[in-house]
Amino acid sequence: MSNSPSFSKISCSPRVTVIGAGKVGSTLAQRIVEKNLADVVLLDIVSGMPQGLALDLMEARGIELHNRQIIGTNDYADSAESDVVVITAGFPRKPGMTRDDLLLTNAKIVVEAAKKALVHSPHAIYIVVTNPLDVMAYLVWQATGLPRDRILGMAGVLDSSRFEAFIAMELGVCHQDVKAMVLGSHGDLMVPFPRYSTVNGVPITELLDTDTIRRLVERTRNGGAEIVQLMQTGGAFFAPASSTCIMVESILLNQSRLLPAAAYLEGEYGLKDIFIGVPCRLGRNGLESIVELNLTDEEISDLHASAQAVRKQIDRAQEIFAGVRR
Ligand SMILES: NC(=O)C1=CN([C@@H]2O[C@H](COP(=O)(O)OP(=O)(O)OC[C@H]3O[C@@H](n4cnc5c(N)ncnc54)[C@H](O)[C@@H]3O)[C@@H](O)[C@H]2O)C=CC1
Ligand SMILES: O=C([O-])CC(=O)C(=O)O
Repeated sequence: MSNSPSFSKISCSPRVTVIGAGKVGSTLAQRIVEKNLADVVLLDIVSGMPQGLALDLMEARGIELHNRQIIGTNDYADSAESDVVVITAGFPRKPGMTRDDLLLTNAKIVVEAAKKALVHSPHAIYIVVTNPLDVMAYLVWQATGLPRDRILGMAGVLDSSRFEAFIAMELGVCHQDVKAMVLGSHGDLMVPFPRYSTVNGVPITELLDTDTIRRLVERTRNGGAEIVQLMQTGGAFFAPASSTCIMVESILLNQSRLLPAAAYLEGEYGLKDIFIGVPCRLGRNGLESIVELNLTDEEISDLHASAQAVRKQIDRAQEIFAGVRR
């Protein structure tokens, strides 16, 4: 059932399917249409819910002044010929849980969603958002058999944006002047890079002392948990939706932006057969290239420690879901 059976690919308007119409998914749908980027298919397993959200968004079009269509549906056929498919379906964590605690519940949901979407959108770029992020992206890559340039995980943009927010708050500077970079896993061992984090080109290592930087790095690593703890039910969704939206935008508009995203590595940074956050250029074909930075021994060692934690969870998933083979 969908709220608009007449919605079809009659125009050359790009189409984005968002699977999971919960907090992140529905906010992302809103961001995409209000930025006038694409028509959106909002898909969820719960009957009536995505249809209601889509109707609500359609009723705001006259005020928000965009012409994008939004349909809500429970049927993957409605997602046909999407240019980008974003997977946000699955459970968020509760206070006291790690993201890895979601592995068992979310793996099946995400793999099934990716396989079903692929039937109808064989040429789409797939962006995974569901946690634990790096492992979910790997399972989607494994289960779909898609080449690595068509599968990305969203986390680095969010983690970097959090680091930027904390730096701007600490220094009392305009947040637009702050650019930061966080790579590695979307977990407790993510790797914020102070050396590559600047205020209008000035590295923060020249503006803040070591202890303060360490405190901001720690707050960034706990950024998701801090919000989960405050909200008690569910986690962050505004910044995650904005972060996903700029990845979608860079792809649809072929902007070739250099954004930190989880990508499948084939030897970059000395890592193989793993999804982890690295600087990626994103354009119309998805992952255009991975930029390899000249890291110090300490930075490389932090990145490898982060990768090792993801590897452990991938191995755990392989044992549990032995049937999910590429
Ligand atoms: N990568 C990142 O940086 C971030 C990841 N997340 C993750 O994104 C996921 C979604 O978070 P929220 O939107 O806050 O959760 P939510 O609970 O608000 O929404 C999840 C939605 O998925 C739907 N769903 C469940 N099974 C489904 C299936 N088989 N097919 C289609 N839809 C299905 C649910 O009905 C629900 O509407 C969580 O795993 C969360 O941890 C959230 C924020 C940031
Ligand atoms: O912390 C969570 O569970 C959700 C998430 O990944 C984030 O906000 O970074």
